Amino acid sequence: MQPVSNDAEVGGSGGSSSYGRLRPEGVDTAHGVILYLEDITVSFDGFRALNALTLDIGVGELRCIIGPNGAGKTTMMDVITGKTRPSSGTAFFGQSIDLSRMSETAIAHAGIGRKFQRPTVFEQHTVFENLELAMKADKRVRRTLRARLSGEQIDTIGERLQLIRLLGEAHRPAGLLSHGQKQWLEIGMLLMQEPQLLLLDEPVAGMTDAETERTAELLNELRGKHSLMVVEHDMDFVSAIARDGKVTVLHEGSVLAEGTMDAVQSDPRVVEVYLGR
Ligand SMILES: Nc1ncnc2c1ncn2[C@@H]1O[C@H](COP(=O)(O)OP(=O)(O)OP(=O)(O)O)[C@@H](O)[C@H]1O
Repeated sequence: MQPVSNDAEVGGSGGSSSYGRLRPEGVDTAHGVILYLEDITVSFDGFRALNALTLDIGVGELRCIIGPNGAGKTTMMDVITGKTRPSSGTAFFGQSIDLSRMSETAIAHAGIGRKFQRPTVFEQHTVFENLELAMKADKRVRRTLRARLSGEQIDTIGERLQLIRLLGEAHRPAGLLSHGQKQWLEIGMLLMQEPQLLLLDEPVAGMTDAETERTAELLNELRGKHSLMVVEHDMDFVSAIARDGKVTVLHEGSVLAEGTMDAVQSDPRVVEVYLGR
C-alpha cells in the first residue's frame, strides 16, 4: 500500500443525480481499493481489541465480516469512522485520505456512512420527511431545511423510497413502522448522502424472516453502487448477500480467515472458534 498524502476535507459531487454510480471525486481509488487497514492495533488498558489487523475492501464490493463476540468487529468500525484512534497502524480511505487524522464528522463528509444496530429515525416525521431531512442535511449541498424541494429532488426521494421498499408508507409517521422498516428507512437516509463506503452493523438483528429476506435483496441491489461492509451473525443472511464475494472472519482482533462463504464455512479454524459453537 502506498498512501501519498493526507486530505481531510473532501468535496463531493454536490448533487443527487449521480446515484447509481460510484462517486469518484475526492477519493483516489485508482487501484480499485476503497479502504485499506494495515497493522491496526487498538489497546484498552493493555488488552488488544484489534491486533495488527490488516484488511482491504475493493470499490463496489460487498464485504461481510463475521466472527465471535468480542472479535473486534465493532472496534474496527469505530477505527474506520474515527470514533476510536488506533495505537498503531494505518487506515486509508482510497489511496490518499488518512482516516487517522480526521474527525468523525470529516470522515462522514468524506463519504463513509455508518448504520448502528438500533434504528435512529425521526419518529414524529413521515418516512418521506425523514428522507427529505437526510437530503437537506447533506453538507455537500447548501440548502436550508425550509427550502422547497425541486422536482428532481422529489424524484430522487421517490427512487430511494422504492429501493427501501417504503413507497407505500411514504406518508406514515416513521414511529409507526415495524422494526425492519425503520432499519430500511435509516439505510435510505444514509443513502441520501451517497456514501462511497457504507458500514452496517448487524442490519437484520431483530428482523422477521421476511424482513431479513428483503434486506438481503436490498443490499444485493446496492452491490456495485456503493462499497459495503456488513457485520452480521445471521449466517443464512450472510450467505444470501456474500454470494461469491469475500467473507472475512475476525478472531481476537485479527483476520482468521478470508474467502468465499463456502471456503470459510469449511475452514476448521473458523468452525472451531465460531461456527461450531
Ligand atoms: N471501550 C472499551 N474499553 C475496554 N474494552 C473494550 C472497549 N471496547 C471494546 N472492548 C473490548 O474489546 C473486545 C472487542 O470488542 P468489539 O465490541 O469490537 O467486538 P465485536 O466483535 O464487535 O463483538 P460482538 O459480536 O459481541 O458485537 C471485547 O473484548 C470488548 O470487551
